[in-house]
Amino acid sequence: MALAHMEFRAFVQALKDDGDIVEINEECDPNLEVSAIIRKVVESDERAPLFNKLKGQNENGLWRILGAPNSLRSDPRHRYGRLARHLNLPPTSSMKEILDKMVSAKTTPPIPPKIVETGPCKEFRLTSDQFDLNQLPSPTLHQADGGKYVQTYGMFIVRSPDGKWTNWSIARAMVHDKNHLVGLVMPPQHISVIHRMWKELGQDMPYALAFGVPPAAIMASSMPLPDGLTEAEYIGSMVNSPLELVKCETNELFVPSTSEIVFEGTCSVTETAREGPFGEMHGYVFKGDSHFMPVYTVNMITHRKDPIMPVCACGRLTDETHTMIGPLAAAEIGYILKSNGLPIKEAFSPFESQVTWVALQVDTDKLRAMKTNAEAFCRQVGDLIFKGKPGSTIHRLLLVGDDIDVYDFKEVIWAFTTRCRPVMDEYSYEDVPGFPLIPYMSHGNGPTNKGGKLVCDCLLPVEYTTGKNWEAADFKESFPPELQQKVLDRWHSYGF
Ligand SMILES: Cc1cc2c3c(c1C)C(C)(C)C[C@H]1C[C@@H](c4ccccc4)[C@]4(C(=O)NC(=O)N=C4N2C[C@H](O)[C@H](O)[C@H](O)COP(=O)(O)O)N31
Ligand SMILES: [K+]
Repeated sequence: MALAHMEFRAFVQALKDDGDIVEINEECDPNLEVSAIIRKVVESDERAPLFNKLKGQNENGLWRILGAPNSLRSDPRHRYGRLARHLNLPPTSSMKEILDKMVSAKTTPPIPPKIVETGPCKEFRLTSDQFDLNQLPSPTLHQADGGKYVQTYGMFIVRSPDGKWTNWSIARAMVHDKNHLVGLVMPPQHISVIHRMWKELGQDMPYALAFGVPPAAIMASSMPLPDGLTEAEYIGSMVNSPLELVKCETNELFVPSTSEIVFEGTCSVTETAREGPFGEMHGYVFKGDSHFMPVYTVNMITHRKDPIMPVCACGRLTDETHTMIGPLAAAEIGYILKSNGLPIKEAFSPFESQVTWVALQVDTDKLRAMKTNAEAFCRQVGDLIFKGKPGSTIHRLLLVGDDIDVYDFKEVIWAFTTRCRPVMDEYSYEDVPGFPLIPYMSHGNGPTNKGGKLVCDCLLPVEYTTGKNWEAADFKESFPPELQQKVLDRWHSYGF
């Protein structure tokens, strides 16, 4: 068996070996029952549910469902264990170690994928007259959703018309009819950029949608890597071995050979249909809130025996849209700031901000050496991030000092509420792209996709000039180290 980060089925086995899976063998209904269970799981950081028996499964087991594939574990020592298993890291890894791994391939040469003749994803082939997406166990995830969101954790594979750029990404899609999907294709996402290239050519965009891909691949699919970068070779470099890809049956694209399920087809550049509403990553379903989006034709399904469909039942904390979208954008944002010479040490998107904030830990020694001021520094950071794609989902950038651990929200919110004077220490951005999925944008008072962003300066003025001139009134900073040690050593003999 391959390693967990390189083959989805090995990943599921690794979760089983970790005791991180609950196998449900009694028949469950993909219409809401499956999602209700997943929702309860992700709202309590429970073990991931593997639904082995679903209403609508066909004679070759198409398909089972793994819920909560990349959500949190309740044991704080393994909090990010499922994310770590996606990257062949120890389950005790910190979020910093996980995100550092995701940016590690920026400084190593790409490793192109290896093309193989065939693979497990080719065990069964269904032509369009042999399947009905409404009969198969396509899940309804929220009762107010506009359709069955069969695609929430699969990987779209699309390629520029000149063949130079193959983009891998996650984008949602729901069943439109027996052989069609309709999916969210929105700027500035790369799937939308490439879709527009085909639209300008007047040709429908070939696509593949691979479910149950190598976990390392789905992580990169959820990361806003630079325009023009082909995820397959970035991932190869990240895991230091070529990914194995096999050619689609009905188009020139390539999919990971061990994918559980593959949909192949073309995405129309002219035909649209109502898409949504959908219980989205910020935790809301707005009844009847649908928009016209491109129609995907599913020409063929290929799959493994008894294949597993990963499903993200997204919404309120904490699911894959929080453990992946925000943190991976933060990793890219941190990398951009550092590579532009700014004194940023760490970047993270707190779950408690519903991943709409990124907290940036500033190296204040280097900041002081810049002899800059708050306004200039905040504008430098905001201009670099809010005018670019990786920052598109983020509406607040918080600058915090060296003493704040950005991976700990208690630290971040303490700095924000005590060091950032509302309005005066906040620098607004109204003339930049906004994120239309956030409710105060889509259903708020202002323009839905422009503005509403802030850089919040949570550094006190002294941190720009002479440095921290306070002690935190807490155990760690307000007592001599030897006294702290004495108290810790005697804690139990005191009687605690
Ligand atoms: C992990 C994950 C990422 C998601 C999504 C989801 C999950 C689980 C679901 C559950 C399906 C919910 C919606 C949420 C929704 C969404 C839409 C826009 C921005 C953020 C989220 C969207 C989506 O539907 N459309 C879209 O364009 N991008 C999404 N991302 C973010 C992208 O995968 C991410 O941005 C990547 O970087 C894309 O690659 P690219 O940079 O273009 O090469 N989905
Ligand atoms: K991507």
